Amino acid sequence: MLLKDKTVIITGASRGIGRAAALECARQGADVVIGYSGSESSRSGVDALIEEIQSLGCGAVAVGAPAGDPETGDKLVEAAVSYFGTVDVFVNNAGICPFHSFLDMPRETYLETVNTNLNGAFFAVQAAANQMKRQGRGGAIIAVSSISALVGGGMQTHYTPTKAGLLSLMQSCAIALGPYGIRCNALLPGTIETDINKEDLADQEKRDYMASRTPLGRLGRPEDLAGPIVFLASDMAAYVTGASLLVDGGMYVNLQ
Ligand SMILES: NC(=O)C1=CN([C@@H]2O[C@H](COP(=O)(O)OP(=O)(O)OC[C@H]3O[C@@H](n4cnc5c(N)ncnc54)[C@H](OP(=O)(O)O)[C@@H]3O)[C@@H](O)[C@H]2O)C=CC1
Ligand SMILES: C[C@H](O)[C@@H]1OC(=O)[C@H](O)[C@@H]1O
Repeated sequence: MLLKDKTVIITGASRGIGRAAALECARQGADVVIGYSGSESSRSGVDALIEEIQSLGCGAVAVGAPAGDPETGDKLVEAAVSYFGTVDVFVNNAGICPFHSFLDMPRETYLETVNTNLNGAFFAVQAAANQMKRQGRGGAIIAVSSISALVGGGMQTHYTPTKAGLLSLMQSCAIALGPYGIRCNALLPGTIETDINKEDLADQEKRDYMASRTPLGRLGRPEDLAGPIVFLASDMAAYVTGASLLVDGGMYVNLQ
């Protein structure tokens, strides 16, 4: 039980990587605050996740609020403190990637992507860190960045800068928050099959190409990220801060 009696907040936990991480955190003994957009279509999945976490003997509560709203981090922290008493781990995972070409990128698409993926993350990390500082016993912050922080994507010119921004945010926060014992790390997934890329990977040729670039021979699954997130959240990583952990089946290093 690597996270026994800890409280973990995970944004974007209704589906995909966040959901798998929430379940693994509960298996490891944590109470979980589930962040999601608040959309009605996600609510039944959130309710099912709460039940699953409770059946593991842990607490779960959901907060539906837009990731890009600067107040959302405060709401997540308030829920954690009022239901479970503390915030020990904050995982910033919520994100969108509406694939689009660069030259005709609608301004709204760019602005919504940066607001959801990066601006909201800044304020949420700040809210979680202030709570951890008040508690006085450190904590762990993890930003779900991407392999796309390190390499480009022609249909992702609005998205990759947000992922590089999250990586940079964790590096700077590691310095700013180290004196309080708060560790800050970035997780860099490769291509993981979730709703975010369902349409993109529906193109069989693209899908085969992405899999063929991966030395481990397959695309990632949400569960592939859960263990690395728990590791970074846990005391097993007590001396790990300012780090970035690629979890991509080897895709990044595969030049030839
Ligand atoms: N899948 C991949 O290949 C990779 C993903 N990543 C990153 O991992 C993270 C999770 O992605 P993934 O699991 O694949 O995606 P999914 O689309 O499966 O899940 C996205 C999650 O983010 C939440 N979310 C989306 N928009 C908002 C919003 N405006 N406000 C609050 N919550 C929101 C969704 O909540 P709701 O259900 O309410 O919409 C959902 O819980 C993202 O940051 C993504 O960039 C990084 C590298 C690769
Ligand atoms: C959504 C994409 O398939 C996914 O997002 C990322 O961050 C990865 O780089 C993949 O391109």
